[in-house]
Amino acid sequence: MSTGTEETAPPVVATGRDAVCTVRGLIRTYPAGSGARRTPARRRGAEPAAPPVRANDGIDLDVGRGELFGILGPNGAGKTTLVRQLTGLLRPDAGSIELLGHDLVRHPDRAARLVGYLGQESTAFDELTVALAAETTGRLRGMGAVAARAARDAVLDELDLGALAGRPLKKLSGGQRRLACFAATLVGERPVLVLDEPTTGMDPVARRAVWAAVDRRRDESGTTVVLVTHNVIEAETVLDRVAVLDRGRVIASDTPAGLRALVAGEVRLDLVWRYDAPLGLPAIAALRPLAEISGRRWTLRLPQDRARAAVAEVTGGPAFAALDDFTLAVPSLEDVYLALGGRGKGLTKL
Ligand SMILES: Nc1ncnc2c1ncn2[C@@H]1O[C@H](COP(=O)(O)OP(=O)(O)OP(=O)(O)O)[C@@H](O)[C@H]1O
Repeated sequence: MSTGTEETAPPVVATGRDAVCTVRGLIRTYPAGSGARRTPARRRGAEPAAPPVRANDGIDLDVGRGELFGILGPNGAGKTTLVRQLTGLLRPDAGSIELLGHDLVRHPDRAARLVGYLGQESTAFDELTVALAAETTGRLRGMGAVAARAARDAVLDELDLGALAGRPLKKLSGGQRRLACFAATLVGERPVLVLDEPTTGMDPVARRAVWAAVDRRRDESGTTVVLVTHNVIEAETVLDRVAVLDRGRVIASDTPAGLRALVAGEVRLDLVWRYDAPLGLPAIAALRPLAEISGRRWTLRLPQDRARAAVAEVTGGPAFAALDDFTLAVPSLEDVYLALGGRGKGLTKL
């Protein structure tokens, strides 16, 4: 696909090693009273202003060339704040960001030429049709009209969006709109893609199309991908490495397998009771202090031997009649997050 980006992208400066993105000591605080939900009443001082929020609190990251690098963390961990700085849309208070050899703190404008960014909310193109959104992105990225139309056709074809090409984005379902915005992000190929929860709301077919398109660009162009996600299963399947964020800090960074090895000796046992747990049974009462309780669900993270014994206790005796469901699973990145002391309720999006 001819994109014409070669004419518009700033030169890729050699970094001396295979790093595409190096972040050091990144700090970003939202000032007191800032945020979208600042009501007129609050502005008049009728309500106390919200305190300042340190959304990124000294973040270090190294993303290698061609990596699919994940940023995983619970709601409010600071993921979107981080990627908005990586894409030049938000200025850090302190710290450095080097992207393909460019200092993005001094030159945030350069990010637009290096990064294809799919944000969480993409409403800018809502009035446009799917085809026009893709073509307009190409034009905004400096492509000529012919090249932009060719790139549009190629990407709509690749993502099987031909049937929706003439529909305005605002009239599509959430998953369809997300796929259309992803398609537009790919036009005018950038060496780095930053995707903030790209597959939210998509059905499995669309999800597969997204990951196939990402893989193709990594294979053919060595594209580097930074992915923000809540989806632990997706993260474990697609990511090369992952940084786990909690309250604005990176609490771990490794391959998914390397992180899971931190809790390799454990298994997770989920018990769902029909009604109340049968606490009159001593074996069940003994498990209670070890369980994280959410309604009728008990989640236990136990050494393998202890988990085996617990399964025998709940399935072999009178407790079984009180049980609605149970599962035994190897640890996931969710368990790693909790074992590392993550203070959110977990990684699952609320
Ligand atoms: N514009 C803003 N003004 C004030 N506070 C903000 C603003 N944007 C984000 N925050 C706060 O900064 C913190 C980090 O928010 P951020 O959106 O970066 O988290 P996140 O990890 O992307 O969350 P989610 O997974 O829910 O999207 C949160 O406490 C949030 O409430």
